[in-house]
Amino acid sequence: MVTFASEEGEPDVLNTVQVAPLVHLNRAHAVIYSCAILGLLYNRAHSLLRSPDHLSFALFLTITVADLVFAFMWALAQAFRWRPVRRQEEGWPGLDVFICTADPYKEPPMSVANTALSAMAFDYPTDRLSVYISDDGGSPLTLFAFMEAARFARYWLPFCREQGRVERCPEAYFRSGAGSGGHCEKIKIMYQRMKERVEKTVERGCVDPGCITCEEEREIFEKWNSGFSRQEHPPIIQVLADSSKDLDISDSPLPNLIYVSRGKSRASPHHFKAGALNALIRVSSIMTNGAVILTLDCDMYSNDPKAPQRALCYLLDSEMSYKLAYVQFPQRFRGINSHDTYGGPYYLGSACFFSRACFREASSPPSPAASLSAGRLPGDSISSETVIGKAHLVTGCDYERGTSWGSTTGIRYGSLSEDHNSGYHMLCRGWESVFCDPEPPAFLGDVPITLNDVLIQNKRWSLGLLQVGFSRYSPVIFGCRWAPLPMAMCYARYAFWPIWCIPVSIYAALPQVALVYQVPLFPKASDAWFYLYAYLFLTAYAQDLIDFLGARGTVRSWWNDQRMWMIRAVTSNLFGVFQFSLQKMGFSGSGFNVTSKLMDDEQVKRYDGGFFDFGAESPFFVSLGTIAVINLVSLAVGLGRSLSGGSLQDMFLQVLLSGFVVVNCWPIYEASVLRADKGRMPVTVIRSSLFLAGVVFCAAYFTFSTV
Ligand SMILES: O=c1ccn([C@@H]2O[C@H](COP(=O)(O)OP(=O)(O)O[C@H]3O[C@H](CO)[C@@H](O)[C@H](O)[C@H]3O)[C@@H](O)[C@H]2O)c(=O)[nH]1
Ligand SMILES: [Mn+2]
Repeated sequence: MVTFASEEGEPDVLNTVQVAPLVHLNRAHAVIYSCAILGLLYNRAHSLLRSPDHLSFALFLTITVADLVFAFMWALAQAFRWRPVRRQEEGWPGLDVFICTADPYKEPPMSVANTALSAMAFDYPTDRLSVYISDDGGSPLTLFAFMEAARFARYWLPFCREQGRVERCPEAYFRSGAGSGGHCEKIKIMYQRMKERVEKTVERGCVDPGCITCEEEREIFEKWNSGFSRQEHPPIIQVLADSSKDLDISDSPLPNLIYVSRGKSRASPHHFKAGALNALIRVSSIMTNGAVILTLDCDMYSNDPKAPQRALCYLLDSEMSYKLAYVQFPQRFRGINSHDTYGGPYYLGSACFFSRACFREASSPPSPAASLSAGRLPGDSISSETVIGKAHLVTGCDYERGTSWGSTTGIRYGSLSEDHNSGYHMLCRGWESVFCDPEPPAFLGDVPITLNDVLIQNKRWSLGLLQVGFSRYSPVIFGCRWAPLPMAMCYARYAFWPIWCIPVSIYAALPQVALVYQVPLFPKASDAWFYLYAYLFLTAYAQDLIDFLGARGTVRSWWNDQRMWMIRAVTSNLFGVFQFSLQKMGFSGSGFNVTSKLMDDEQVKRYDGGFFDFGAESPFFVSLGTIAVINLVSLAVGLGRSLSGGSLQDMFLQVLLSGFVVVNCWPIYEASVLRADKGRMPVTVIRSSLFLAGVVFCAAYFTFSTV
């Protein structure tokens, strides 16, 4: 039998056994009835013994035999009545889908609604499926988009079932040009009208009273009164579709759709996405308590309606389900340009199916479960006042104060890379996980398409990972002790990933500057040691290339990837390490900068053309520009001096290194000098880079001239 542990600590079985309600009456009746039978037999025996003649004895004997057989059969029948049960197969564990959004202007509500619609259209029994949306932006615009989505879902879900296509995200469906015919046209027009209404509303910045269809909706929007701000507001929870009563146009129940904007206050930390997920874990445990939880970022959508079934293949496997915390699908991205200019991210944190059990307090696979909170009572609907009341309670801004949420319960706090951190801690407690990578991809997401956005995202990861690496639970100490060693090493490699910046930054400037002053830092070309250096460099690069090609990459995308590795090292990683140090010294805080999901047409064109987008006055670019200038100058001056002074042999590796960096920096020179589009390097950035490079050469002059 397959079981899931539920909130009350009892297994939430996939089949239920119910003892018939009349069982006690049956049993009482059996006792009385058997007494009556005994009485009857006594009476018969009495009659037999006192029968006056043979005939009546024979008659009584016969009837007594009949009665005995009756009694015997009756007695046997009691086995059927003693504990009659009614069994029912649940078949499907409840699935609660969590979608996070945080800002209606960086994360367009229409695309968040698309994510939700694609999940509502999973091939999954709709009465076992619930979609929760966490709105950290606390925005009526997002709620409005979801009200529209709930209405559209009534048409969309039957349409998807009928068409049987894998694209269930309306935007992706219509973009792919799929479907034809009058019915399809009608749905498409309906979708476009909804999109227009939502986008107009976002543009206007407030919900037009004309778009509100009933008194109930008006009341909801009144919650956004003058005292309401994004940082300071009470929780808002709204059931937009209730599968126990809302039907689609083909009379099938809709999945539950629930909007949650947790309470916020400047006085209590809200822990960003990790806090949002924990609030959803609590609300859902009260409302639907699904044994399986899927977390999705708002910039991802389902590309395979059978993804939940794939996950269940693992989560329901009796061999592993008791120790399995989650099944992670890869984050695959649509719209990555053909050469993957920015080295598409590898990171997880979305598209992950969890077993609810792993979020329980200090949970580990063999430990008896402590309870999270009481679930909903059987007859209560999710929109009932008691349920909504409880849900408000657990999403209040102070609810977590003094509890274990974020430390031993739920998603872990303390790192901006909450996914890396939480997965790592589950592993240390003995949970296991599975990576599921079907083809075609089960989920598709968006990537940032400007270099600055990529680097901002990277810097956040750098900070978040260092917060894990240098915590008292560091994978190199705590992890090596509590997790399998190879796993601890993998997590450590990620946790310390930002310190690439140390060697790369040194190699990006020091040998070059030394070249200018003709100070050799490597063995000369005729030296035997030279071959050791060449071997180390070449094989490291070759291995990387082979790994890359093995993972479906091309030579060109590998080249871009190694370039991005250098770029990240001297920008986002470096700035991340710097900010982390300031933080440790108490000079700086950290926040979760939501990655922008807006796509300006021109930016898309530049990105698709494979051009770097430098169109922002970003400090990252100053750092890059400085390196680019240093290398170009060093190569020119250094090579000249080496040739004229006859020291090329001595300086060979340094010349080669500057040359290699210069080749990698080509897009930077191009963007600074040759380009005229909006993605060119801003003049202020060029000026600052030249100035900083000048400072470096001055410092070098004073250092090397004393050598
Ligand atoms: O205060 C916040 C901040 C963010 N989010 C949500 O978190 C998700 C991820 O944010 P995004 O800006 O898209 O970050 P990415 O850099 O794209 O996210 C990657 O990195 C994060 C960790 O840094 C992981 O959580 C993500 O799953 C992973 O895709 C989005 O749905 C946001 O709406 C919140 O709910 N509340
Ligand atoms: Mn994202």
